[in-house]
Amino acid sequence: MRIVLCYPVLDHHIKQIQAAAPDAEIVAAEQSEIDELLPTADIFIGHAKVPVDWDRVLKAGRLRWIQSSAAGLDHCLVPGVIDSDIPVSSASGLFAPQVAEQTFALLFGLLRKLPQFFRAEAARDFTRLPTDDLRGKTVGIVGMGGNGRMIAKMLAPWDIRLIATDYYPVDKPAELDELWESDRLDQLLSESEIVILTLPLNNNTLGLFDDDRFAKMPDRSYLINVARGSVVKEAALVRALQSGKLAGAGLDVTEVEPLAATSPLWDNPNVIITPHVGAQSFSRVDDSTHLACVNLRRFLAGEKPYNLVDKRLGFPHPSVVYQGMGETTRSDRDDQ
Ligand SMILES: NC(=O)C1=CN([C@@H]2O[C@H](COP(=O)(O)OP(=O)(O)OC[C@H]3O[C@@H](n4cnc5c(N)ncnc54)[C@H](O)[C@@H]3O)[C@@H](O)[C@H]2O)C=CC1
Ligand SMILES: O=C(O)C(=O)CO
Repeated sequence: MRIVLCYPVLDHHIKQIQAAAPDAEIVAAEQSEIDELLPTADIFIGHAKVPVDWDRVLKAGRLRWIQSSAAGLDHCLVPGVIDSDIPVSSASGLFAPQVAEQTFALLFGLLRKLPQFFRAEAARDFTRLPTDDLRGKTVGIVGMGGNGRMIAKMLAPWDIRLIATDYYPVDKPAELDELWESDRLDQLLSESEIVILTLPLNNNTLGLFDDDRFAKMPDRSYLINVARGSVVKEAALVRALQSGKLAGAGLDVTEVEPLAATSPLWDNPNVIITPHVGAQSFSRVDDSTHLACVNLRRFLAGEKPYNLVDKRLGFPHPSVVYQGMGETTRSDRDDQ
């Protein structure tokens, strides 16, 4: 059995994967080698941003399982993979602590006018500006998977109304005032002064946030997108910012990455842009490898991997989401 890895693994990660699959040949591929190596793989463990010639992989007919080291699977769920019988499992929820921190950085940066103050600081300018705060607002989270739930947990101490939608609105977390089905998005938008996007990109969500949706939001509200850029129509977002419908936007993701130098978003003082770093942390590769090893052992034992996705939707049912990250310490994980 051949396992091809394509994410930034170090030697000790390869050793962990070898320990989980002692009889397998483990090949760590560079991105430039992936088109040659992936058609020879039985298992692929790899990252979202790796471009893959899926036609060639499917034609080779060897691949038996894909474990993504990313939570969002829009990169690999091309029609051929969806229609194949290759199971795909995701890293859903694995990066929730970091994505929640990124959300907070964007949100409070906007409310407390940090971009404006950074500009003033560079000019040695001590002028006060009016700032906004969270208290008393309604915050709407769109997507209550791992990321949405962690953000809700971190927002719990504030005196706010917290509402959310989800495709599977089950097990309402205690922090939420309301959890609605995803088809009540318009109601969430009309009631939320702050909207946080934590839903996957798929055929149902591509371009979901257009002019009509922004029009539903209260005037001078805020949008934070830590999901995928393409769930928002960027031209509509620019219009909503220019008209003052939105008081600000915090974007870790954009429709096209990197964001074009010509985008008007760069020059808007009410926009904070970060270059898709929400999941970044020193433990990211450890965490991805931990889940890959847990799932590898299950796969080899003939069990279904955790986070097995419904390929047409691109995310797992809540009942199969891996819950074990908090139960292991870093040193435990090194033994995996
Ligand atoms: N900025 C970054 O660096 C990162 C971005 N992401 C993006 O965030 C997304 C969410 O990540 P996780 O929470 O880890 O994934 P997850 O799979 O745990 O959660 C996704 C949730 O969205 C819900 N959902 C699906 N369609 C929906 C809709 N139309 N409306 C409302 N909810 C809907 C699902 O039921 C599920 O609960 C990923 O798909 C990925 O695209 C994930 C990790 C890092
Ligand atoms: O895990 C994901 O989906 C990410 O976007 C991280 O890069």
